[in-house]
Amino acid sequence: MKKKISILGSTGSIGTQALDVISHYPDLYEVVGLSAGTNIELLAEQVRAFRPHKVSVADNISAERIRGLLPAGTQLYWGEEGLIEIAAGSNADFVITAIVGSQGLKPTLAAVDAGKTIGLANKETLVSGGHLVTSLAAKRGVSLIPIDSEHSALFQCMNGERREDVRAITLTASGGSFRDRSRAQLAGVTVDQALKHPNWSMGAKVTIDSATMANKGLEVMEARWLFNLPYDQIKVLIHPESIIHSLVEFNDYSVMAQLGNPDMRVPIQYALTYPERMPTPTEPLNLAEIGKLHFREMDFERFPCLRMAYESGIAGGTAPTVFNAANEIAVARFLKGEIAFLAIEDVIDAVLQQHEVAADPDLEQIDESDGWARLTAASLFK
Ligand SMILES: NC(=O)C1=CN([C@@H]2O[C@H](COP(=O)(O)OP(=O)(O)OC[C@H]3O[C@@H](n4cnc5c(N)ncnc54)[C@H](OP(=O)(O)O)[C@@H]3O)[C@@H](O)[C@H]2O)C=CC1
Ligand SMILES: CC(=O)[C@@H](O)[C@H](O)COP(=O)(O)O
Ligand SMILES: [Mn+2]
Repeated sequence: MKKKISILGSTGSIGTQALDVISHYPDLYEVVGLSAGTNIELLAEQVRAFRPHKVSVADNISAERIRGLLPAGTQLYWGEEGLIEIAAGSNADFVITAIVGSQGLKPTLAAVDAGKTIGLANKETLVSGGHLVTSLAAKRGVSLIPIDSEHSALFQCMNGERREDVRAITLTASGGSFRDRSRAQLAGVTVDQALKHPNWSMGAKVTIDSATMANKGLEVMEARWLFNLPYDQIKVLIHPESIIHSLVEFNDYSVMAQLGNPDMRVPIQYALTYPERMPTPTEPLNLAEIGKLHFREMDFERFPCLRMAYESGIAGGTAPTVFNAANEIAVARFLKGEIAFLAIEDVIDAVLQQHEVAADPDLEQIDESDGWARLTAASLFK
C-alpha cells in the first residue's frame, strides 16, 4: 500500500524538495493533499503532476485564480480552514508541515488529533505551542518525525538509545550570512546580502533567522519539545561548513554525530522512510574533498537573538510564543526594507520586555499572546 501524503506549504523550499523526493518513489507514495499560499502557477503545476484530491490556498482571491486550473473533482479550500482540511480532513497517513510561521500550529494540532504521522519542518509550531502539540501527540500515539536538519540528526543519533543516557545535545550553527562580520559591520547590511546563506538554499524567513541566529534559538526550543530535555542540556556550536548536522553526547562521553552534505532532501526522505533508509536523489558526502571541518564557540553578545531565545525558553509559558511572533513581524519588516537588520533584535527585545508571561497557556492564550506580540511589534514602527 502506498503511503498517502499531504503537504502544508508545497510551493516553498521544503515543500518542493519533498515533492522531488516523492517523485523518485512513485510506487511508495501518493500525494493526497497540497496546500500553498499565493504561488498559484507552481501549485497548479504540482496538482497536474501529483493529482491530489484536495488543494488549499491562502485566501479566496488565490482560490478564484486557481479554480479553473484544477482537474475536475479536485476539492478546493482556502485560509485557515483550508490548511486544517489538508492537514486533517484528507485520507493522508503522513502530513509534512512545511508552511512558514506559527500559522502552522492549528493545522498541526488538527493533524495530530486526527492521528496523522507528522513530518515536522515548521519549527515555529513547536516554539509557539510545543506543550500542546507534544501532549496531544502522546495522547493520540502520534509520531512527530523531525525534518529540520539538526533535529533529524539528533533523532538519528538517539535511535535506540535511552534518553537518560544522554548527557547533552549540541546543535550546530553555520553562523549565517554575516558570520564573519563584527556587530559594528552589521549596520547598513542589505536584504540581498542577508539572503545569501553560505551553505543552504532556503526560504527567505529562515535565511534571515539564520543570519540573526534566531533560527538556532527557535531550534533550541524545538529540540526541548522533540527530545524532552532541559535547556542546560541543549548547546549550540558554530560549525561554518554545515556538514555535521548535530551531535549527541552520552554519559560515557561518547559523542555521536550525523554528517551529510547540506541538502534537505536527506532529512525529508528519512522522515518519510523512517525507520528504513533508501538512496536519496543527492550526492554522497566526500570528506577527503572537504578536507577540514571547523568549530567556534557561540558568542551570545554577537548573537543576542540566541540569548533571548534561551531566556524565553527557560521562562516558558507564553514567552516563546511572544519571542517567535515578534521575530516574525520584525523579519517581515526587514524583508520589505522597512527596518534595519539590527532592528530585528531590538524589536524582539522590546516586545519581550513588555510581556507578562502566563504559565501553562492553552491554545486560546497562545493565540492571544501571539496576536498581542504582533500588534506590539507593529506599534514600535509607528
Ligand atoms: N528551507 C529549509 O531548508 C528549511 C526550512 N525549515 C522550516 O520549514 C518551514 C518552511 O520553510 P521554507 O520552505 O524555507 O519556507 P518558504 O518560504 O520557502 O515556503 C513557505 C511555504 O508556506 C506557504 N505559505 C506561506 N504563507 C501561507 C499562508 N498564509 N497560507 C498557506 N500557505 C502559506 C508558501 O506558499 P506560497 O509560496 O505559495 O505563498 C510556501 O509554500 C519554516 O518553518 C522553516 O523554518 C526548517 C529547516 C530547513
Ligand atoms: C537546513 C536547516 O535545517 C536550517 O534550519 C539550517 O539550520 C540553517 O542553518 P543555520 O541556522 O545553521 O545557519
Ligand atoms: Mn535547521
